[in-house]
Amino acid sequence: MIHFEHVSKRYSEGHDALKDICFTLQTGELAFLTGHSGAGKSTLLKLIMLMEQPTAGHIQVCDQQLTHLGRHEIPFLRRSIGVVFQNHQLLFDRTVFENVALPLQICGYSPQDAARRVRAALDKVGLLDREKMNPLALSSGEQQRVGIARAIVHKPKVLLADEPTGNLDPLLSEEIMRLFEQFNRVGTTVLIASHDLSLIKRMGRRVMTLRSGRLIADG
Ligand SMILES: Nc1ncnc2c1ncn2[C@@H]1O[C@H](COP(=O)(O)OP(=O)(O)OP(=O)(O)O)[C@@H](O)[C@H]1O
Repeated sequence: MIHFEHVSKRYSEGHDALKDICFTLQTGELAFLTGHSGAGKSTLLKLIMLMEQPTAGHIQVCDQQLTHLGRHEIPFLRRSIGVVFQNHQLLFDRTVFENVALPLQICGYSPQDAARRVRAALDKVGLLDREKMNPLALSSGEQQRVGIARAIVHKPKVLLADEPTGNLDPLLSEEIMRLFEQFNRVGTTVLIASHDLSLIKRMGRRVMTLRSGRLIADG
């Protein structure tokens, strides 16, 4: 599903954020990416979602070589990926429903189809009764669940999360992780960047560790 072959990333300022990274994440796997601040976790996720380009090496996502993608193919690949951010990036001038519906509007779903999918996504994260509310009126754990509903509303094959529990207490963090497990159980491939080592340990899954841009452990 995700394959990195000798991938390096040097930012234009000359900083090597990733050095010679090799790994394969199989379809249906759930894995964690960890490492110190600045180790390269966000950069690795950005390469997968095509927000950055590698300086060297090859990346394959959903059977597509990213370096060979034509410009018109990029939106199609992005549709097979859902992304959850630490600060959820919700729009506070819209309701919960409208926030979750955004990716579907961009993809051109009909309003009826979109509404059905939004409610299914909100149901999965336990927020069906909050659809008319402004996200500002929700707790931070609930806001993160809205962010997750928005990330999975188009049923992506791959779900990426960048520090999804960074602002949450241990109990809420565990709840969010259980949600990721739930999506993984129905076949979604999940990669979560986190520096919460105790939480990662409790999950008992594959852990990839970055140090100064190098993958120093994987297992
Ligand atoms: N757009 C950019 N331009 C230049 N350097 C960058 C850019 N983005 C990240 N970097 C640098 O690349 C390195 C890796 O950063 P990255 O954000 O991937 O690390 P991280 O492990 O996600 O860190 P954190 O846990 O603090 O978010 C850092 O030294 C960072 O300063």
